[in-house]
Amino acid sequence: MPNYIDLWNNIKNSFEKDDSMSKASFGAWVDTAEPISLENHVMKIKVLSNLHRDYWTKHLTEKFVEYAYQFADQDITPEFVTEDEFEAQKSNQAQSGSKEPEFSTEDTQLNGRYTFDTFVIGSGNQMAHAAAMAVSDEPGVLYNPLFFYGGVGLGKTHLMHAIGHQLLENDPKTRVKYVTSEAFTNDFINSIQKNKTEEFHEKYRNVDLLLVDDVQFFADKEATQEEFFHTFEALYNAQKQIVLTSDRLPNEIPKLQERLVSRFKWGLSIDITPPNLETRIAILREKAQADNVEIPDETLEYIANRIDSNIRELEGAMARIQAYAKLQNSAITTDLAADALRSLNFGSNLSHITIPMIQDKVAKYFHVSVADIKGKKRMKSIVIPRQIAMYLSRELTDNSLPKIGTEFGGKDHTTVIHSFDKIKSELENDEELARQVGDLKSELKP
Ligand SMILES: Nc1ncnc2c1ncn2[C@@H]1O[C@H](COP(=O)(O)OP(=O)(O)OP(=O)(O)O)[C@@H](O)[C@H]1O
Repeated sequence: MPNYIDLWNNIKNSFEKDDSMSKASFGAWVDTAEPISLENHVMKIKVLSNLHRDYWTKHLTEKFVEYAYQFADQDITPEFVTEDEFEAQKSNQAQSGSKEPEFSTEDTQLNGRYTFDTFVIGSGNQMAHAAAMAVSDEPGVLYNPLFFYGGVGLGKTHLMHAIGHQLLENDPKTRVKYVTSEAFTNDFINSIQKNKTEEFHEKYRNVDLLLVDDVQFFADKEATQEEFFHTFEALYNAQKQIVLTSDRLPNEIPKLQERLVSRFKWGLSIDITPPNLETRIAILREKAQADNVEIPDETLEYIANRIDSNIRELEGAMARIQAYAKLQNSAITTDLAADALRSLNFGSNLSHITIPMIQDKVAKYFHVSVADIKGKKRMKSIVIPRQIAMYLSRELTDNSLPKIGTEFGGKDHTTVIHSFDKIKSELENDEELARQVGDLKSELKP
């Protein structure tokens, strides 16, 4: 999830630049609103009064969702709280001594929601879950490091946080640290700039459990890799548990030092694959219970059939349906769910795109044959379209890397990763390529 304050500022800017909104309107409705939190795809926003809430709901919500998607690349719905309600909630909390349960605790950075209790076990994740439980029982002994890999939104971060929570429950004195590889990198750079490398070492080496998310972002970052190597060694030698996640296996991360690759493989690497229908239904049921909303079984099944990609999308769909039901002030039924997903074109944007469709479009666009796209010819005029087609297949479909390889004439999945990485990095500098990929994307998802 993006930082909600940055996200809100971006959304606010978009409203300000929107020609259809007068300066006075902007000042009255948008500028007076304030973000409070972002959790579970819902941004809580404080507004001045009921009148403001009504105006937002009727006139600005649709745009909000659209702008939020542009910046966060995910579906986020607003929930409005008036100043009075907000103050009342605050004083209730103060009286009962309760805290918002969902916020990360400052030191560990763990998300309170990502526990074993809220994790639904099913196809695709049961091995990973079992390994996570085993590591929680005997940290630093059995599988060190534990390495989860797999596609986006499938529960890698959730599981690693669950290990953190479990260790803290077993012993509240356990020093747990969660960090994304990007945050680790930034922290390291800052520590050099501010001459505080000693402090940096302390922070990451004096822990019992280190959780590092998305280590594929260490790719190409030589100095950070060097630093992480020493962090890893210090923890490993002290038998402290390390858990890592990535979207691919260690040896598939480009330009990752060999000694890191080999260390990442010392313990256990487990992939998490997309959930089947039954698991998706179970996850939706669990979310409905957690949110305390009634949703009929047939509606849960409808949603699970509709959204068959990843769990983050499932959660997004659920959040939208709940927000839609609130706006309509009605119960959640299959019809309402269908409306909510249809009105926002949700879930239908990508799931209909298939690899053969992509191959066909790319072949036509570059005036080559589909057989060439799938074949082995090494001419530049064919290799580039082939790599673009693989890139789009990874980006626009939920097929696994091996499946994409198979659909491209039985290529190895490392070839797919290589093509994807190459096009992704060239897109940043090559305007012509960016235009071509943009054209193809808009043809594929009009
Ligand atoms: N098995 C599960 N049961 C319940 N919720 C789940 C499960 N798997 C994932 N989720 C939820 O789906 C959302 C996405 O999961 P998570 O962030 O852990 O994915 P990820 O694999 O780390 O993705 P990324 O690679 O994009 O970081 C989270 O809100 C998480 O709680």
